Amino acid sequence: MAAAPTVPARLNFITGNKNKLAEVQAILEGVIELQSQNVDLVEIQGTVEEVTTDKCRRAAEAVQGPVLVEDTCLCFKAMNDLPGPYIKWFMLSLGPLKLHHMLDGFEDKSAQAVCTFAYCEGPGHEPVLFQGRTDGKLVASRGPTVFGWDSCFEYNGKTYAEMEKSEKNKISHRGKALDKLKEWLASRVDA
Ligand SMILES: O=c1nc[nH]c2c1ncn2[C@H]1C[C@H](O)[C@@H](COP(=O)(O)OP(=O)(O)OP(=O)(O)O)O1
Ligand SMILES: [Mg+2]
Repeated sequence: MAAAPTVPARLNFITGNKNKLAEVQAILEGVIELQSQNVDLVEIQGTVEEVTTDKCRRAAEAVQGPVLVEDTCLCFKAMNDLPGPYIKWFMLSLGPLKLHHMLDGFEDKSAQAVCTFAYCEGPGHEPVLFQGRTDGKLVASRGPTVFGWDSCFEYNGKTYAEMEKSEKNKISHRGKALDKLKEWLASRVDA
């Protein structure tokens, strides 16, 4: 069996998204120290796992060291999980106020938010993935339009944007993925 990856005392989270970074910082507070770099990474087409694994390899190459990356998807059941990893481009062109029109022709408004983190100890090393999923539905924007599609994703009667940050982090795709990362980090201590 290959040796388990080593983890530095400070994780280098590579992202260009300040809102993501703020959530990850809040959730990992007291668990592990975080630093962050904004590196512009090419994102390939493929499954969520392929996109995230490739992003992680590119990030490790770019900084020549250990990295944490994350890729977020929004999947519509009526569209067989599209746009998935390509949600960013739909968000950029439609914006939060028009995003819900993507499902205008469909009865089924079910959506799933998927967050996949990947950790890699450096160039040439295999990334390890941690994924979290939250089921909800796509709705017309409600709440502040500060972070991506937060105001269009409803879970248990509230959009993410209508929740307190701490409330979102408890049930979110990102919170669940980071629960798995935390578990893995804790298991590494005794390894
Ligand atoms: O919790 C979230 N609540 C609402 N919107 C969100 C969330 N998390 C990501 N988003 C948005 C940002 C981007 O439009 C797309 C994911 O694309 P994604 O490539 O993962 O993010 P990004 O390019 O902004 O940052 P990064 O530099 O880490 O790749 O969904
Ligand atoms: Mg991106």
